[in-house]
Amino acid sequence: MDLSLLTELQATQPVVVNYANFVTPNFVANGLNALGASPIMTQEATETEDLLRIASALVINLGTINQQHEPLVWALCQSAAKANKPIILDPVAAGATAYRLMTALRLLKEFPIAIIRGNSGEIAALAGVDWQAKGIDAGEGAGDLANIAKTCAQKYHCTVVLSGETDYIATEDNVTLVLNNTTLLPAVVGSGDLLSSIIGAFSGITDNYDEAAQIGCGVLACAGEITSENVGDNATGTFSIRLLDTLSRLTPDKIKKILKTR
Ligand SMILES: Nc1ncnc2c1ncn2[C@@H]1O[C@H](COP(=O)(O)OP(=O)(O)OP(=O)(O)O)[C@@H](O)[C@H]1O
Ligand SMILES: Cc1ncsc1CCO
Ligand SMILES: [Mg+2]
Repeated sequence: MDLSLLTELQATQPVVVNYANFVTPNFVANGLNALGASPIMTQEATETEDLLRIASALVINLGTINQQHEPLVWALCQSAAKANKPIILDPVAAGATAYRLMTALRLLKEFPIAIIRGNSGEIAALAGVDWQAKGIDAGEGAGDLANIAKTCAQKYHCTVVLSGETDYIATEDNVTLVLNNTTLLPAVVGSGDLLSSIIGAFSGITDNYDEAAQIGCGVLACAGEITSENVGDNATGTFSIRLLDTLSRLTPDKIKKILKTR
């Protein structure tokens, strides 16, 4: 994992354009800001060219997409493709409804998506693997998670992050594992949304999307571990605020001390 990317991100403060869901935009914007990136959320289709000119990356989160917003999302992706900026797709609950799955599949077909980031239920749905998804949560299923992530990467020719207790970062021929974790992370609604946007921020400063996805997972998992040591059991609310403090004080050295990868 290339930890120098964190120093570079803090120095360059890449602009990350987010089509966010309406549940967690504040948490995502504060998380990106604490890390050192420069977030901007949008819902206006006529400004996408202007935004993608100054942006380093685009993150599309399908958490609360609807048909009325489709022209906006399509305009954002067109502008990103035209400006040669990476697009990160978070297919929230793609395993739960036909509309979400179809929307994710259409975007993957029409645009050069650089990285997909989802939980096991979402990535299994895109990979075409049988899985019992449960709303926005991962749900349950059999199957080797590394294989599911790799199958998805091969199917859509992009980098895939399957997050969970272990994060799997897959390219078409390689899978890296980030083993750091804390159960407080999945207890906070929006930690997955933040992970997708953090990965987006790193993809804006390197063309190596595998590396961008790896450091994105390493950053959030390690920041989660560091934060959890300073809060009590089940202190989900305190944790979500303190996580911002940790992100704003994070250094490559702090990550290096605790990072576990395979
Ligand atoms: N069981 C777990 N134990 C430890 N960490 C986990 C666990 N599940 C997820 N995580 C971590 O939580 C973060 C969010 O991942 P998760 O897979 O929960 O995303 P998500 O389901 O899309 O979340 P959300 O939709 O609530 O934003 C990641 O950093 C991941 O590593
Ligand atoms: C709870 C919820 N519903 C749609 S998006 C979202 C936030 C997690 O992605
Ligand atoms: Mg999610």
